[in-house]
Amino acid sequence: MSGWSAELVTRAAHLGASTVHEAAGRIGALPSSISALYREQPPIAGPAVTVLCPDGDNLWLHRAIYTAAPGDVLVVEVGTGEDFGYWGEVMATAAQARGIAGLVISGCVRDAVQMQGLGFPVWSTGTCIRGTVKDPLRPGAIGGRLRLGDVLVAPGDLVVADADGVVVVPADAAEAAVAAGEARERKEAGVMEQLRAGATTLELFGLPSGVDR
Ligand SMILES: O=C([O-])CC(=O)C(=O)O
Ligand SMILES: [Mg+2]
Repeated sequence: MSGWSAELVTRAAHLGASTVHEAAGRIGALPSSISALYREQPPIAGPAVTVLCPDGDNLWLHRAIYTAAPGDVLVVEVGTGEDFGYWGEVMATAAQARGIAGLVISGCVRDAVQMQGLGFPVWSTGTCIRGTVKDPLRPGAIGGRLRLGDVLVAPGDLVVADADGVVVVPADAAEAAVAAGEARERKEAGVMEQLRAGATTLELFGLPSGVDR
Protein backbone atom coordinates (compact mmCIF):
# COMPACT_ATOMS: atom_id res chain seq x y z
CA MET A 1 0.00 0.00 0.00
CA SER A 2 2.99 2.35 0.33
CA GLY A 3 5.29 3.42 -2.46
CA TRP A 4 8.34 2.10 -0.64
CA SER A 5 10.56 -0.54 -2.15
CA ALA A 6 10.84 -3.90 -0.42
CA GLU A 7 14.50 -2.98 -0.03
CA LEU A 8 13.72 0.12 2.08
CA VAL A 9 11.39 -1.89 4.30
CA THR A 10 14.06 -4.57 4.78
CA ARG A 11 16.65 -1.90 5.66
CA ALA A 12 14.25 -0.38 8.21
CA ALA A 13 13.57 -3.76 9.85
CA HIS A 14 17.30 -4.45 10.01
CA LEU A 15 17.95 -1.12 11.77
CA GLY A 16 15.29 -1.79 14.40
CA ALA A 17 12.93 0.39 16.37
CA SER A 18 15.35 2.30 18.64
CA THR A 19 17.69 3.33 15.84
CA VAL A 20 14.86 4.48 13.57
CA HIS A 21 13.31 6.39 16.48
CA GLU A 22 16.59 8.18 17.23
CA ALA A 23 17.40 8.81 13.58
CA ALA A 24 13.96 10.25 12.87
CA GLY A 25 14.55 12.89 15.54
CA ARG A 26 13.34 10.96 18.58
CA ILE A 27 9.78 10.76 17.38
CA GLY A 28 7.16 8.04 17.06
CA ALA A 29 8.02 5.78 20.02
CA LEU A 30 4.90 3.89 21.02
CA PRO A 31 4.34 3.36 24.76
CA SER A 32 6.61 0.67 26.23
CA SER A 33 3.46 -1.07 27.47
CA ILE A 34 3.07 -2.23 23.84
CA SER A 35 5.78 -4.89 23.78
CA ALA A 36 6.83 -7.99 21.90
CA LEU A 37 4.70 -11.03 22.70
CA TYR A 38 7.74 -13.34 22.60
CA ARG A 39 11.41 -12.48 22.48
CA GLU A 40 12.32 -14.56 19.44
CA GLN A 41 9.79 -12.91 17.18
CA PRO A 42 11.28 -11.48 14.00
CA PRO A 43 11.76 -7.72 13.65
CA ILE A 44 9.36 -6.25 11.12
CA ALA A 45 8.80 -3.06 9.16
CA GLY A 46 5.99 -2.03 6.87
CA PRO A 47 3.23 0.47 6.19
CA ALA A 48 0.52 0.85 8.84
CA VAL A 49 -3.06 -0.18 8.27
CA THR A 50 -4.87 1.64 11.07
CA VAL A 51 -7.76 0.01 12.92
CA LEU A 52 -9.97 1.41 15.67
CA CYS A 53 -11.83 -1.23 17.70
CA PRO A 54 -14.64 -0.55 20.14
CA ASP A 55 -13.92 -1.87 23.65
CA GLY A 56 -14.15 -5.65 23.75
CA ASP A 57 -15.10 -5.99 20.07
CA ASN A 58 -12.83 -7.32 17.30
CA LEU A 59 -15.09 -7.21 14.25
CA TRP A 60 -13.04 -4.36 12.72
CA LEU A 61 -9.89 -6.41 13.13
CA HIS A 62 -11.44 -9.28 11.18
CA ARG A 63 -12.35 -6.80 8.46
CA ALA A 64 -8.87 -5.27 8.48
CA ILE A 65 -7.26 -8.64 7.69
CA TYR A 66 -9.04 -8.49 4.32
CA THR A 67 -8.29 -4.79 3.71
CA ALA A 68 -4.55 -5.03 4.28
CA ALA A 69 -2.07 -5.77 1.49
CA PRO A 70 0.84 -8.21 1.82
CA GLY A 71 3.60 -6.61 3.89
CA ASP A 72 1.28 -4.27 5.79
CA VAL A 73 1.33 -4.00 9.59
CA LEU A 74 -1.99 -3.80 11.45
CA VAL A 75 -1.84 -0.98 14.01
CA VAL A 76 -4.80 -1.09 16.37
CA GLU A 77 -6.22 1.27 18.98
CA VAL A 78 -8.71 -0.28 21.41
CA GLY A 79 -9.53 2.72 23.55
CA THR A 80 -9.89 1.97 27.25
CA GLY A 81 -10.87 -1.69 26.86
CA GLU A 82 -7.40 -3.15 27.04
CA ASP A 83 -8.31 -6.31 28.93
CA PHE A 84 -9.67 -8.53 26.16
CA GLY A 85 -8.04 -11.09 23.91
CA TYR A 86 -8.65 -9.17 20.66
CA TRP A 87 -6.54 -11.48 18.54
CA GLY A 88 -5.36 -15.07 18.66
CA GLU A 89 -4.10 -18.00 16.66
CA VAL A 90 -7.12 -18.20 14.35
CA MET A 91 -6.79 -14.58 13.29
CA ALA A 92 -2.99 -14.87 13.10
CA THR A 93 -3.42 -17.82 10.74
CA ALA A 94 -5.79 -15.76 8.57
CA ALA A 95 -3.37 -12.82 8.61
CA GLN A 96 -0.38 -14.99 7.70
CA ALA A 97 -2.32 -16.45 4.77
CA ARG A 98 -2.76 -12.86 3.50
CA GLY A 99 0.92 -11.97 3.95
CA ILE A 100 0.33 -9.43 6.75
CA ALA A 101 3.65 -8.62 8.39
CA GLY A 102 2.45 -8.37 12.01
CA LEU A 103 0.12 -6.84 14.59
CA VAL A 104 0.63 -3.86 16.92
CA ILE A 105 -2.25 -3.33 19.36
CA SER A 106 -2.91 -1.14 22.40
CA GLY A 107 -4.75 -4.03 24.05
CA CYS A 108 -4.26 -7.71 24.83
CA VAL A 109 -4.17 -10.86 22.71
CA ARG A 110 -4.45 -14.56 23.52
CA ASP A 111 -3.03 -17.88 22.26
CA ALA A 112 0.51 -16.57 22.82
CA VAL A 113 2.23 -19.95 22.61
CA GLN A 114 0.36 -20.90 19.46
CA MET A 115 1.27 -17.61 17.79
CA GLN A 116 4.89 -18.16 18.71
CA GLY A 117 4.58 -21.57 17.05
CA LEU A 118 3.17 -19.90 13.92
CA GLY A 119 5.96 -17.31 13.98
CA PHE A 120 3.43 -14.51 13.68
CA PRO A 121 4.84 -11.34 15.29
CA VAL A 122 2.65 -9.40 17.76
CA TRP A 123 3.27 -6.33 19.91
CA SER A 124 0.56 -5.96 22.55
CA THR A 125 -0.01 -4.71 26.08
CA GLY A 126 -0.17 -8.30 27.30
CA THR A 127 -2.29 -11.41 27.16
CA CYS A 128 -5.89 -11.79 28.29
CA ILE A 129 -8.14 -14.82 28.03
CA ARG A 130 -11.39 -12.83 27.83
CA GLY A 131 -12.96 -13.09 24.38
CA THR A 132 -14.50 -10.26 22.36
CA VAL A 133 -17.86 -9.75 20.66
CA LYS A 134 -18.39 -8.87 16.99
CA ASP A 135 -21.21 -6.36 17.02
CA PRO A 136 -21.90 -4.76 13.61
CA LEU A 137 -23.73 -1.87 15.29
CA ARG A 138 -20.75 -0.66 17.31
CA PRO A 139 -18.56 2.02 15.73
CA GLY A 140 -15.01 1.25 14.67
CA ALA A 141 -12.90 2.19 11.67
CA ILE A 142 -10.19 1.14 9.26
CA GLY A 143 -7.92 3.79 7.75
CA GLY A 144 -8.45 6.62 10.25
CA ARG A 145 -5.90 8.41 12.39
CA LEU A 146 -5.05 6.80 15.72
CA ARG A 147 -3.42 8.00 18.92
CA LEU A 148 -1.22 5.48 20.73
CA GLY A 149 0.28 7.15 23.79
CA ASP A 150 1.38 10.54 22.48
CA VAL A 151 1.98 9.26 18.94
CA LEU A 152 -0.46 10.03 16.13
CA VAL A 153 -0.55 7.24 13.56
CA ALA A 154 -1.84 7.75 10.01
CA PRO A 155 -2.45 4.98 7.48
CA GLY A 156 0.69 4.32 5.45
CA ASP A 157 3.12 5.51 8.13
CA LEU A 158 6.25 3.37 8.50
CA VAL A 159 6.07 0.93 11.43
CA VAL A 160 9.31 -0.62 12.71
CA ALA A 161 9.01 -3.15 15.54
CA ASP A 162 11.51 -5.45 17.22
CA ALA A 163 12.29 -7.01 20.61
CA ASP A 164 12.71 -3.54 22.14
CA GLY A 165 9.43 -1.96 21.04
CA VAL A 166 7.68 -0.13 18.23
CA VAL A 167 8.24 3.16 16.39
CA VAL A 168 5.91 4.77 13.85
CA VAL A 169 7.41 7.36 11.48
CA PRO A 170 5.30 9.59 9.19
CA ALA A 171 5.37 8.25 5.64
CA ASP A 172 7.07 11.34 4.20
CA ALA A 173 9.90 11.10 6.75
CA ALA A 174 10.55 7.36 6.32
CA GLU A 175 13.29 7.38 3.66
CA ALA A 176 15.32 10.06 5.42
CA ALA A 177 14.92 8.29 8.77
CA VAL A 178 16.26 5.02 7.36
CA ALA A 179 19.23 6.76 5.71
CA ALA A 180 19.98 8.64 8.95
CA GLY A 181 19.62 5.38 10.89
CA GLU A 182 22.23 3.72 8.73
CA ALA A 183 24.62 6.61 9.27
CA ARG A 184 24.00 6.33 13.02
CA GLU A 185 24.67 2.59 12.93
CA ARG A 186 27.98 3.14 11.10
CA LYS A 187 28.98 5.73 13.68
CA GLU A 188 28.10 3.41 16.58
CA ALA A 189 30.09 0.60 14.98
CA GLY A 190 33.12 2.92 14.99
CA VAL A 191 32.53 3.87 18.62
CA MET A 192 32.32 0.22 19.70
CA GLU A 193 35.50 -0.56 17.82
CA GLN A 194 37.27 2.14 19.83
CA LEU A 195 35.74 0.86 23.09
CA ARG A 196 37.13 -2.59 22.39
CA ALA A 197 40.51 -0.95 21.86
CA GLY A 198 40.35 0.61 25.35
CA ALA A 199 38.66 3.99 24.86
CA THR A 200 35.95 5.08 27.31
CA THR A 201 32.42 6.26 26.64
CA LEU A 202 33.22 9.36 28.71
CA GLU A 203 36.01 10.48 26.39
CA LEU A 204 34.33 9.41 23.15
CA PHE A 205 31.12 11.25 23.99
CA GLY A 206 32.88 14.16 25.72
CA LEU A 207 31.08 13.46 28.99
CA PRO A 208 32.18 14.98 32.31
CA SER A 209 33.67 12.28 34.55
CA GLY A 210 32.19 13.80 37.70
CA VAL A 211 35.42 13.03 39.52
CA ASP A 212 37.93 15.74 40.46
CA ARG A 213 41.33 14.92 39.06
O1 LIG B 1 -11.35 -15.72 18.65
C1 LIG B 1 -10.92 -14.57 18.76
O2 LIG B 1 -11.63 -13.58 18.71
C2 LIG B 1 -9.46 -14.37 19.03
C3 LIG B 1 -8.79 -15.68 19.10
O3 LIG B 1 -8.66 -16.30 20.15
C4 LIG B 1 -8.28 -16.28 17.84
O4 LIG B 1 -8.26 -15.61 16.80
O5 LIG B 1 -7.86 -17.45 17.90
MG1 LIG C 1 -8.17 -18.41 19.88
